[in-house]
Amino acid sequence: MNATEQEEREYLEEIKEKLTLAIKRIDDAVRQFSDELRQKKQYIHEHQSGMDDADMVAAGQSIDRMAFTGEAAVGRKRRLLKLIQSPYFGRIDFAAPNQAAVPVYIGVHSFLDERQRQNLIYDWRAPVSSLFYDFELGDATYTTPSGPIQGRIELKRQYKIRDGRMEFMLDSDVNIHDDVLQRELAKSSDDKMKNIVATIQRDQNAVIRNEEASVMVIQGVAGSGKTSIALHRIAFLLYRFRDTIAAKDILIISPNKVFADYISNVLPELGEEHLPEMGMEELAADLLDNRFTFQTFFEQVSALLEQHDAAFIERIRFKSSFEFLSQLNQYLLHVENNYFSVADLRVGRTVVPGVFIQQKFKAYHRVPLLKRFGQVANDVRAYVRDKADRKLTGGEKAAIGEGIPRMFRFSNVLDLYRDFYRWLGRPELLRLNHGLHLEYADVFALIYLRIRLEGLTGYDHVKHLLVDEMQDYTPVQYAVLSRLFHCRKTILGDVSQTVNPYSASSAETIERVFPQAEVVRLYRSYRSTIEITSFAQRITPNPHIIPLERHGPEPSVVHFGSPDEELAAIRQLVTNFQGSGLHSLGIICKTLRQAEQAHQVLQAAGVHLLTEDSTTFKEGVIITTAHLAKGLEFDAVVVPFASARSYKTEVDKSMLYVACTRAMHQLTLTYSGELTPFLGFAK
Ligand SMILES: Nc1ncnc2c1ncn2[C@@H]1O[C@H](COP(=O)(O)OP(=O)(O)OP(=O)(O)O)[C@@H](O)[C@H]1O
Repeated sequence: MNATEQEEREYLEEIKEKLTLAIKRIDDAVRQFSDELRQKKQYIHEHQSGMDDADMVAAGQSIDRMAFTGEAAVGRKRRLLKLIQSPYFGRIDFAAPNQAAVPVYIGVHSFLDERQRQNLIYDWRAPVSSLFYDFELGDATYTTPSGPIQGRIELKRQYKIRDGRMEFMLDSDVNIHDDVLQRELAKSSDDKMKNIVATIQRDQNAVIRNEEASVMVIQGVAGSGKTSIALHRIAFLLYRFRDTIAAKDILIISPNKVFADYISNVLPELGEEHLPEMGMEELAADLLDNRFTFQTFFEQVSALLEQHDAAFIERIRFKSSFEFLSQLNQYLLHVENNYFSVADLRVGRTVVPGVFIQQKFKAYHRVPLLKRFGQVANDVRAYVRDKADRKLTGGEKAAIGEGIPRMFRFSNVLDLYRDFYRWLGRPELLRLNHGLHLEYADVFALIYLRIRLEGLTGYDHVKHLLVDEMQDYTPVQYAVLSRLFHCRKTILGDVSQTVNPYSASSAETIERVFPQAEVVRLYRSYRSTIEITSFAQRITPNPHIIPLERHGPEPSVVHFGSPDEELAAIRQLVTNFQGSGLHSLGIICKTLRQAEQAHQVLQAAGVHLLTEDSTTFKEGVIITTAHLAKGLEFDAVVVPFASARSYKTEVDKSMLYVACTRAMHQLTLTYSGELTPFLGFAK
């Protein structure tokens, strides 16, 4: 051990002692709080009869304040306990002009030595910490709320400290990040997504710390860290704007519950609370007041995978286009101009001219159309009152209230939606199964009409919206999100990873709905070995992708005489996996039916079937579909039934790409019969 390392080890011990002391102080303070709280409650109990309302309110407030302070102390303790395990991961010695360099240690949380009023560890989100991510040795600058600070980085060091022990430290001459990053990426997967604060890369940091963008769209190749970055961005914004945004003000729109569970640890690891989360279907049910039943996105994709129905595909394709959204908008204009057929209205002896009613109807153009009738009716009542110079009877008032909406051609949004297709001359594009069961492609179109015709609110409390898997949502869905959420947004995804190529959105599509969006493209891929990334390129090539220089075994494609033989071999793979030291094995099928079939054969302890109804991500062996595996990752992946029979359409191809890109270290494809053509192997 050299002298520098010795010094660092001693410093680590010193910091741990200070942390221990700080924890002890919090414990003492919390104990004191709870004693005082108990005494206060006791006092109130004993003196209740002599206290007036004001005393009671004051006493209640003081108890709340004490409880709040106590809770804050407990939170602080939790953070310090985490720090004691791993106090910091980086250090930079930064010298402002004409000043000596001072060391800045960077960790997951900050740690202030309260006695000396000195910051011993800086939170990774602090302005000065950006130096660590953005610069190597030499001239460097960072921005504070009061302006930029320039200087020089004279030393940059990285540490791996686990369970309070230093595993290694590395000095940076050039680009140290790669070395530590390599070690991080070579590790086995965790059962939950982990934080990446120690190895955030420069381009990622720029996204995380972007404070200006009102809509940030992140298009990144598979494994480029989109989801990780988006979550770190939220953590950053919660820190930067802590006076105005709290975790409860954020909403994540996530593709399914398993994914939500998988990512649920990142924010708590970073010292923030869980974020509220919701699926698109939940949002839809809420916006439709649970009045309709509808096909889910998963069911839509399953139907596409099970059979090729050209009319179904045509409906989806059309309803996923921009053309559709603009036709809906044109239809709304048509409704506005043509469907309110006024006539003179007789009330008693007074005749209200149709022109007056029409004029009022137009005057309220800012009010959603179906909400205007009440206001027009009020104006009509006032008109009659003035003309007749008398009060209106209850019956007359009611007659006006009923008469105005009757002048409008339809009374509900579903009828208008039906009429839209007639207006378009394409009534065959609407298929309402069993009365009111909507196809998924109609759900958000109906909601869009509802918002435009009735107005909808209810999500004004959300101050930041995070949308993952953006490629799976259509222009109409974005139009709904745009009208519903007026807050800042982070939208991320990868158009190559769509599970439904007929309804995929690219970053460019989203930009058309949000012209103010800042679009970032990420091409470096971190998840998989070079071998796996190159293999996946056979399915969906992307010339821009930059795989990280990390090697592993070549993916294997293995032929078997029959599906039974194939499954027997996979059973062997599962057995081998269980003794391999790897944490997770994903057996990723095209359809749920295939996954269930594989599960039948492979059932054993530690083998889990993941379906649309699953809510938690589990470590071990997971059998699932590509659709549900989206966003997840596994140490090793097996893709069974990779035959030409199974993978033949565009949708199948998307599934195959998603499945293969879930693998971090090992990938195996098995098949019987003929191999799928999507791998580009010559016959
Ligand atoms: N800077 C980094 N340091 C360490 N690990 C990283 C970094 N960036 C990404 N990773 C790792 O790469 C893997 C992929 O990250 P993530 O799931 O966020 O990517 P993604 O772009 O959302 O992937 P996909 O779209 O394929 O689901 C994760 O294991 C993540 O921890």
